[in-house]
Amino acid sequence: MLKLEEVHTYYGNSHILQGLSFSVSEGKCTALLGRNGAGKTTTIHSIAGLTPPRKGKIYFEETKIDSAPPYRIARLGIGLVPQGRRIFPSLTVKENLTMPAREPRKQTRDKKWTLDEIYELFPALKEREHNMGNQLSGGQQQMLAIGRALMTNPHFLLMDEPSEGLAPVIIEQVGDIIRMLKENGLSILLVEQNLFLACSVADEVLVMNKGQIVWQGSPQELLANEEIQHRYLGV
Ligand SMILES: Nc1ncnc2c1ncn2[C@@H]1O[C@H](COP(=O)(O)OP(=O)(O)OP(=O)(O)O)[C@@H](O)[C@H]1O
Repeated sequence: MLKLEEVHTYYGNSHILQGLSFSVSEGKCTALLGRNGAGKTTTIHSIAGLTPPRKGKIYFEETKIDSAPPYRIARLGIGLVPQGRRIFPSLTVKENLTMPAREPRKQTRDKKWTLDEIYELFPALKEREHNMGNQLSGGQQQMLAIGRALMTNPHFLLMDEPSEGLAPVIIEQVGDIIRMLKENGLSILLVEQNLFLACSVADEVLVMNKGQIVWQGSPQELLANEEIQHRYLGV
């Protein structure tokens, strides 16, 4: 469904993604793990068109997207839950949700998300619908960031460290949401620092180091492999 072939991405002269190749299957959650600075966010940004690759190819379904602008990539059905939530602080909760709203693609069997359904999924957002984005707790902001991405009715979701800075009980809720989205048929690429969250939701795990995939396997294989955990994840 999503395929990266020998992707090279730079910031100025810094060569960050160094021939990155992997693919994500339809209806699966694939977790991308690695230490700080391994290039995980750069991978997400390369796919979303925010930091386009200088070399290599990215395909979403049949479409080549490596030189497409971000708005077109979003319209193809790729949603983004960015690192650090990036909630609009001076818009209300409701405005944060309705501003990016978009109908699903034509001829899709995907679930259609509406404002009411987002409120049903996250009752705390309904209670605070007239509050400003910056009046929410970290957990509520994360729910808002997920809800905002769902309002674009994506076919594929990029999630960048959704557990960052959250309390364990909220991280468990994030895990439940990811599992529910997967059951609804959404395909997900999940960047995480939290090995246990990633392994509890993913079908497949990719480990990244210095801009390349250095290990690939099932969550069970990774949890049993202390050497890989130690070498690339600092566990
Ligand atoms: N805008 C930028 N300009 C220059 N270098 C950058 C920029 N953003 C990231 N980098 C560098 O690119 C490398 C990869 O960063 P990236 O954010 O993709 O890593 P990451 O694996 O997501 O780590 P983290 O968990 O810390 O976000 C790092 O060395 C970082 O310092």
